[in-house]
Amino acid sequence: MRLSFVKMHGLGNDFAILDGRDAELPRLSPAQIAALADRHRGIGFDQLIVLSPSRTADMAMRIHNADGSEVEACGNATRAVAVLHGTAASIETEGGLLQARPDAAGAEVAMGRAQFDWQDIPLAYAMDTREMPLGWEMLERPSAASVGNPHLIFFVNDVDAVPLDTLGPEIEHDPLFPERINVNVAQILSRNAIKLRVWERGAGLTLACGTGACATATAAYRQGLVDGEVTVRLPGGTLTIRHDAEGGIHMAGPAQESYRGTFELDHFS
Ligand SMILES: N[C@H](CCC[C@H](N)C(=O)O)C(=O)O
Repeated sequence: MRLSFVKMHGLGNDFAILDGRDAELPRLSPAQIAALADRHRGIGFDQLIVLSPSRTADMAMRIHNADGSEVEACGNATRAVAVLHGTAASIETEGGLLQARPDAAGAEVAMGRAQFDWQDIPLAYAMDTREMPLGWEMLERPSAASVGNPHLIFFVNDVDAVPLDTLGPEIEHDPLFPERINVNVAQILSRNAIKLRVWERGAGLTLACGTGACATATAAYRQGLVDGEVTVRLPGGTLTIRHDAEGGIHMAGPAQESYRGTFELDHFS
């Protein structure tokens, strides 16, 4: 079966989007998704996004990491879908109902409120997620937050000095995290600016992570380290994260189409 896709990215965090809103798509297996994610033998992407009709929103969005795992949220992809859709849209995800709106620079997404309770991250046992009594070599005393998906946030003096390519997978797969976790290392530059690098669950080092930027900004705001609106500087570019009076998180930043293509599904197993 030949399928069409739209290749998009948000600050270099890249996606293949299958649009099943008008025509039902076959269900792809984790192995097929991982094969399609291969940057030499497949399309190559950090996440696969599958759109479908929704009874409760303008559309439903399912998110699959490059390793084939299905997850609850993807901030950069949500902006890309808003740009693709072309007008404001409500989007049903496993992580909750999102409101997205394209704008001149890309899109803005209302991500809802973060959750901080240990069971909502989730963690394997009870712990205060504000400053956790944990350490992995130079990384210690992280915060944890869920913005639909789980994030661990370390505040450090120099993000570029952290060997995230080795510590990231070690932390991601720690038994403390029953559903694994995204690993963020953040440097507070000022009350309105954060520098961030992310090891993504199921995808590895990415050029940007929208939910990581949201989780990091809200963890820093919760600790009084930054004001309610911050710019988050990722390797791929900058996002603006704003908290509203109810604690809702709003993320704004670019998203754009790279190209469109097709592939023969039977070639991927
Ligand atoms: N790796 C994430 C999903 C993609 C998140 C990221 N690409 C974003 O923009 O939020 C997870 O397993 O929860």
